[in-house]
Amino acid sequence: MAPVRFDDKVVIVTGAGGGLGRTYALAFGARGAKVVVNDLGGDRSGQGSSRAADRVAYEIKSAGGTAVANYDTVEDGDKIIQTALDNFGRVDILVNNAGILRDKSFARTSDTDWDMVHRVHLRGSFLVTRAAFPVMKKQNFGRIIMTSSSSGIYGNFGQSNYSAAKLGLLGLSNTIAIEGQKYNIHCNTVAPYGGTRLTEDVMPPDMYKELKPELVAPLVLWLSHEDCEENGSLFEAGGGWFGKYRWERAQGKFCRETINDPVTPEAVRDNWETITDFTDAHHPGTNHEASALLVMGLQDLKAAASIKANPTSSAGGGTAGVSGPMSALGVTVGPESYTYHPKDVILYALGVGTSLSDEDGIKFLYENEEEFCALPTFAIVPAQTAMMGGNLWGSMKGYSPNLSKLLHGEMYVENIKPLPTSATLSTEFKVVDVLDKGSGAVLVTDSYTKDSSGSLIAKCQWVLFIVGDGNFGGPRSGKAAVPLFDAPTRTPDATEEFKTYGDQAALYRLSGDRNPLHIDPSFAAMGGFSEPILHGLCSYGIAARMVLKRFCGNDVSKFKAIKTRFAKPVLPGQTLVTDMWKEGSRVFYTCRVKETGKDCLTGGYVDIVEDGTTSTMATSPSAKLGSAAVFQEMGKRISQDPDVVKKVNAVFLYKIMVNKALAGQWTLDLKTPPGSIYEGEPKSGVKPDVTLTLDDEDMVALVTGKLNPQKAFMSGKLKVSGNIMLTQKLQGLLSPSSKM
Ligand SMILES: CCCCCCC[C@@H](O)CC(=O)SCCNC(=O)CCNC(=O)[C@H](O)C(C)(C)COP(=O)(O)OP(=O)(O)OC[C@H]1O[C@@H](n2cnc3c(N)ncnc32)[C@H](O)[C@@H]1OP(=O)(O)O
Repeated sequence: MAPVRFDDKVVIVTGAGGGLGRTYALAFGARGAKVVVNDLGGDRSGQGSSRAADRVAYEIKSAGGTAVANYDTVEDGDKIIQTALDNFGRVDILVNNAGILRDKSFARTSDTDWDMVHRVHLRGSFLVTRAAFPVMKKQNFGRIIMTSSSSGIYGNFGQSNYSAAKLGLLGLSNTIAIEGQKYNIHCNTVAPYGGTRLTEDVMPPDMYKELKPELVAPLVLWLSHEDCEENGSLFEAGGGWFGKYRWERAQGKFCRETINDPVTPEAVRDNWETITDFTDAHHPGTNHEASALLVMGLQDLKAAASIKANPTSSAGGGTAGVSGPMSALGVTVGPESYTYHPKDVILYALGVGTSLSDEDGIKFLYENEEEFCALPTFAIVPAQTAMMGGNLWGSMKGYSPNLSKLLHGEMYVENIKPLPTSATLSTEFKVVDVLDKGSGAVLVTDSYTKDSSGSLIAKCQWVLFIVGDGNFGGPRSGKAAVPLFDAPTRTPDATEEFKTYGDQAALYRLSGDRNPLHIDPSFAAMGGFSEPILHGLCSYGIAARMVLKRFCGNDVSKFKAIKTRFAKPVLPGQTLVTDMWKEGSRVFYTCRVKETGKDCLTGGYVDIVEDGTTSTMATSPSAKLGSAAVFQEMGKRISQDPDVVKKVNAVFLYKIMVNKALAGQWTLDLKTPPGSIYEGEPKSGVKPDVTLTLDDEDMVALVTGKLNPQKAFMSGKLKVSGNIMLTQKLQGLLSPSSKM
């Protein structure tokens, strides 16, 4: 590794006439820096004057280095910076080291003692740094060191003024670090134990000898180097030992049960043990991290208030008496309504990368265009926005997922009716399965979005993966999730590339998913990500656009349903490559990140409506059922095999197969298409839905003619429930006495 050098760098060290400052200046000078040696020349209480800075500058020059002395007070920070600019043309590194002592016991500390110490340490560091900051900003480089003290961190008898100023410097440094980050200006704080004139009579003599300033300087030099990424940190240093600090915060406790309850001193007293217990303590690194945990807790209190106010409400649902992920099973939310306008439709299209330069791009981006319409995947927006308003998480009584660890696992969208470009739609959510994947908990959540007349517009399924919440003893697999299918192994029929841009997530989030995981670096860090990641649904929408373009001619009415698994996170700015294979009315696709070569969307497919045909929907979840080809074969048998048609009404069987299956329940929509077994419109007030329950394998047997539907019905394998009149009619069709 190359030695740590500062060639061509300009360093200012304040208070460099002696002690630590002098050591820093000499060390920088010896390693190639041009040094401004600042010192007022006073004694340790700030009195008198000497030519100490000249002597240090001379020492540096004698050793072959470059230095200039400066005698301005740190309160004239701009003059010190000007000295650097006049002599060397820039300022790269600033070490705020100047300090004085005015020790007195607290009761005897005078205004002057207080003010003098603050003026030199805190105000002085502020003034020199403020003058340096714009110069560093322009250079897009800067390293700043603040000098704190163990007296500030822990307190020290007789040093109330000094302690306060020294810890004030840490706060100053923390904020400069945040504001400077984007300009590559780093600010760190060092609390040195140095055997200097400031400490010589407050330390035992044998220790004083060991705490040589030279043994602190290496840390200051490394923190000042361009290769050092550290920013906003505090270190103690002494005798060649260096250690970083962090904040530790107890898990703590809310001393109220709901957001509406008062908090009393008695509650604080009674919970003192928990409030002060450091078991499983947090170590928040930023204000965001600290407040994010608080906000999550407050959301829980809010949810607790609504459950308390309305204990019989269906919201919350859940498995009674169970805690952890399993308690989410059965939780329902909604209906929650969401009103949107053409602006929202356009914003979503922009969020998933639609451009006016795309073929037909204008019809998704301009409300006055004759064919203006919503992208098919826009169906997720009303659902998700309503869900977030409906507070799914808050409705779970015994489980509170950490949102920074919640990843979108899989997604299914089925468009039942064309999506309006403006509407008020309402959505209901239900957690239909909870799985224990070891490395995480999986919540399978269905949503149903309806228009104001109650007509179903879209069905979605959201599979959520909560990293780290596994091993709770739940089942590993279930039947509720819409299945994934492997893409064919042959060469893709089409491939499309799309480069996301750095602000893709910032734009996409305006369509409803404001999860800070996608924009806030500190929140992303809590989830274990080095930077905010792109919304899974953004990559999904981009891939869907590719299929829409290549296989539907950008005609949204041909795009029926879409499923995928989010296999790897994507970072804004990465390029998505979508490979597509068409087999029958299904387009299989996978998506990979070009820069890493890793698949990010897997097992995906889009069911399309081909000219003159009805679409096929995703069918039952079961790997045992094999590939999509099996389902296509089943479709053919239904339409071609007269025996099957004879055994049971063709539409009945066809609808069993094509309607989406969830949790082994097959919904038969008797309204469409015309010519179904239910002839004519349902009577007013009569629900048109009937539910058929059938095992996956029996379903295949039934559809392929191996299982007699009447026998299946009589033996109880096939169950019919729902609207009484329609159920009876179906039962009639299935009973042995019926004429088919
Ligand atoms: C209701 C509306 C709410 C909307 C909320 C929206 C929240 C959004 O803001 C959040 C986002 O958009 S996050 C961005 C998109 N998602 C991602 O980037 C996740 C990418 N996937 C991963 O990192 C891993 O697959 C990972 C981490 C998920 C799993 O990786 P591993 O732990 O290594 O798992 P692995 O060993 O591969 O497999 C273990 C078992 O888990 C199953 N599995 C894997 N990936 C899955 C996934 N993505 N979804 C569901 N299940 C998944 C595996 O099949 C395996 O189970 P089994 O052994 O039973 O087969």
